[in-house]
Parts: sequence; C-alpha cells; structure tokens
Amino acid sequence: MTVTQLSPLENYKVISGPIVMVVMDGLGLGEDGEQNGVYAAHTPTLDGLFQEKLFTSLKAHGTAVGLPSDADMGNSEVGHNALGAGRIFVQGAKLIDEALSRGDVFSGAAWQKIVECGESAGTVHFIGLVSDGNVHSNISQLFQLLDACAEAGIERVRVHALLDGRDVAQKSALDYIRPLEERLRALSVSGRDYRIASGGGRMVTTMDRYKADWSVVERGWRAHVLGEGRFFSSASEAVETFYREDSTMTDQYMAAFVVVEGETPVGTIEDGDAVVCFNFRGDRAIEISRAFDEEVFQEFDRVRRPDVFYAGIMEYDGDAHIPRNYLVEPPLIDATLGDYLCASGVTSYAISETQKFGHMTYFWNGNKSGYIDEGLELYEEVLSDRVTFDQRPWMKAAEITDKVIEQIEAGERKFIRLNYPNADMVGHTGVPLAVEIAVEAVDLCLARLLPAVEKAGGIVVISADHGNADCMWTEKGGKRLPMVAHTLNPVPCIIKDFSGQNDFVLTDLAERGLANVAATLCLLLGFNPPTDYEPSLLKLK
Ligand SMILES: O=C(O)[C@@H](CO)OP(=O)(O)O
Ligand SMILES: [Mn+2]
Ligand SMILES: [Mn+2]
Repeated sequence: MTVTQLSPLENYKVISGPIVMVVMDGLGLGEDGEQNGVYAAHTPTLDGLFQEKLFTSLKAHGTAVGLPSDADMGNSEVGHNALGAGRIFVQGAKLIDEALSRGDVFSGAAWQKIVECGESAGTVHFIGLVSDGNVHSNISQLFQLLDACAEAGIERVRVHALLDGRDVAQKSALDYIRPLEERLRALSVSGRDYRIASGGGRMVTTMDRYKADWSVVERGWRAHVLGEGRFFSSASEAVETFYREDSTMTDQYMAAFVVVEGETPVGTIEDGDAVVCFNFRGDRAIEISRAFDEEVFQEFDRVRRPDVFYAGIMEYDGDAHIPRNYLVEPPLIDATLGDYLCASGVTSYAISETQKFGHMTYFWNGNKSGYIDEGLELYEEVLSDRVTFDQRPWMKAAEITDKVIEQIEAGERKFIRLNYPNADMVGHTGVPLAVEIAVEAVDLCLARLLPAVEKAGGIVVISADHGNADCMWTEKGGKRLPMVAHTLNPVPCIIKDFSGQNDFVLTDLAERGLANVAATLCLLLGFNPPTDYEPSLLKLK
C-alpha cells in the first residue's frame, strides 16, 4: 500500500525542536520490591519522570501486541512492530499456530518440496529454538511439523536443537529436550528414523543477530551441517554433562554439541536434504538462513555448502526476501509511521547499538531492513561489545546519548528515535547488581538527554517495548529463582513537552498499549494520525 502525506493538525503551533522517542528496552513497571531492578536501582531522573503530568502505563504483552494470549510476554519484535506501525498485527506465534491447525502450512509449494526431498531419500532437518517461550519459536509447532513428516511418509528426520534459557527458566533445557527425544523415539517406527542430531545454547550457537558476531553462526553451521563440535550420544546427555561440569552453566551459553553413534555424527546436512528453520522471529534467523541460501558468502568459511532445499517457517526479511523459501506468509505490516513520515517530508534519525540496531530500523519499519527514503532518514549503529552484558551493564548508552545530543544540536532531524538496550540485555543475564547498574546507566543518560531536548525546545517520549529488568527473581520456599525472561508487566510512557507551545492532555482510553504510540507521535509532530491507527494517547486541549 502506498501511503499519502499526513494532513496538518488544526490549532497545532509549530515547534522549533525535535520529537525524540526513547525506547528503554526491557524496562517495565513491576511490583515494588528488591526483585524489581528498576525499583532497586538509584534512578533520580526516572523517578522524576514517573511524576510527570503526561505519565501513563502501556500494555506491552499478549493480545495488545498481537500474541496468542495474555499469558504471552512481550518481546522486542512485536513491541517495536506495534510502536512503529500504530496497529496491532496478528504476529508470527499466532499465525503459525493458525496455519498449522488449518493445514495451510502443508498445502503450499514449500512443504511439497520438503516432502519430495524426503521421498527421494533425503533427510529433512529442523533447526530452531526448542522451548515454549513463543518469542522466537514454539516447540509445540515443531511437534506438529514432526508429526506431519511422519504422516507424509518421510523416513529420516533430524532436529538441530538450540537451547533457550532466556525466554524460559535458565536451566530448563531438559524440560524440552527430554519430551522431544521421547516424541522422536515414538515416531521412529515403521521404518522411520527421527533423532536430534546437534544443538547448542542460543547465545553461542546459530542465533546471532544484526551481524553482532558471525562466529556464533559459524559454530552452528559446523555443528548442524558439518557435524563438528563436542560429541555426545544424545542431546540430553550433552545438557546433563554441561550442568555437571559447571554448576553455573545456563542453557543459553551451552557449547555446540553433535550427537554421534560411535564416532560418526548421526545427522550432518547433505546434498539432496531439506532444511526448515522453525523459528518464526526473524532477527536471529536471518544469518543462518543467509548461510544456506547465498551462493557467494563472505561471512565465514562454510567449508562445504550442501545443495539443499532451505525454508524458513516464515519470511524473515520482507525487503531483502530472506529466506528465499518459506512456509507461512508473515504478517503484512504496511503503512508504518516511517512510511507516512517519509511521505510527509519529515527528516528522521534512528540509532541504537548493534544488539538493538535492527529493532529501531528493521522491526520499527515492519520487518523491512532498508531505508524507506535515504534522503530523509539517517540510521546509525554504535558497535556493541562482544561480551555477556553483566560484564558491561552500561553497554553503549553513553555513546548513543552523545550521538543523539549531537543530532539534536545540529537541528536537522525532526524525529529522532533511539533504543537503550541495557535493561533488557542485562536483564537476560540474571545478575542483579549488573541489572541495577544497567538501569542506572539509562537513568544517567536520560539526565543528559533531557536538557538537550529542553534547550532545543523539543518534546521527548520515553517508553519501553516490554518488561525484563522489573523482575530479576521470583521466590519459592525462601529460595530465589533467577528470572531472566521478559515480564508481563506494563511499561511506562512519559511525554515531556519542553516547547510549551501546545497544551496536550491525555485522552480517555479504556486500555492503553504500545500501538497507541505511533498516532501520539503523529500528533506531537503536528499531523493528524492515519485513521486506521490505534488512537493517540494525547489530544490538544
Ligand atoms: O534476545 C532476544 O532475542 C529476545 C529474547 O528472546 O529479547 P528481545 O525481544 O528483547 O530482543
Ligand atoms: Mn526488547
Ligand atoms: Mn529481551
């Protein structure tokens, strides 16, 4: 859909400064208490902001962001999609559930190709995250695909199982691996041979994003395709061994492993095979997809590139069309705020560090990777450290702030958006002191950013995409259980108008969610929001 120019808002007095949108990734509003890293941290600036007249909270999980139910935590993809497109789209998690239950997955050309590979003696491989986190994947969907393989008469199936421990409990891998092994065993009758062939922790194997560290993907390639990695007789034996050898080891960081019989890997990927990536979320599935799909590839030495039919369960990048084949159409996230602002001639600037760079560009723009209008937009990436972020909880927040202040002072960009990854990336490590420092780093940066917006006579909107740091542990029987996943909590939203030109008040809405932000930004920029957008949080008095 081509979008039209936005119409000017009546009675709006044009302001000199920019509109600055801050996403504090993973910073939600949880219950007061020491388990809440936002509460526990020293945050004079945020505390002040929470008292602002235009402060509200936004629903950032479940149905408010297009997930199957309100038991689903929010995540960066669905959160930034809603922020950047102003509407609630049925997201991958639900689309795949529906496509599986209706059978659409199996009626398309991609599934036919997979079945053909199986029929001509090829092995069908599944690569993906084995958990029920519903952020990148859902193991229940894998089970349905495996059953369908059996029904279609496919004799040989191999699963390359990435361990989660980030969207689910830190050490829960066996809760997924054991039932998976059980299911594969049960399907291995009537001449069928279904097994786990390789795997590894998601943060060190296969699931890199935004080109942060290609060695992660290379490690996965070596384990899944070439059968190189530490040898075990089964996936559960690998996990049990890693736990035994290092009591501090958690699933997301487990080394790549290969399942062998004797010294022979049971499931390398060979010419004539089919490979399905069953992660529905794109950011961490794009790189491995490129490694399979691309003829010429410079990112690492693939050693051998098997001639396979590769399909994603979904298309991961609607701009670059990655991967070439997929099983389910992704949500059509069109007519984004970026599209409208470009059509209306508004200059903009988007920035984060590597870990969240694509969140403010690719997710924000509806899972499209390129510029909408290079003449009007500038995207900047600050390179992230390559560490587990409990070691550097300040991350690149200061550098991001420097660059944003530079842009504000230069005065050439009307709409500025940035993401501070700290509360989320450090929240996922489960190290309380580091989480508090992460939140404090964000607070410190806001204390520098606000005066710059004030000086320029602009407006700042400060919110988040979902919770994380707001719950660092839960308690059971007097014991603390680390909580590294996102939360179901709402997120703050503060609008601070330093221009004083217009009198904005909060609108009465039955429920406020992330999807209401885009229309709010239109208003602050002096435009009537598109009529099909969720309503603005504000109106002119
Ligand atoms: O790290 C990630 O991939 C997810 C959690 O699975 O976090 P976020 O949605 O905040 O990017
Ligand atoms: Mn996030
Ligand atoms: Mn996260």
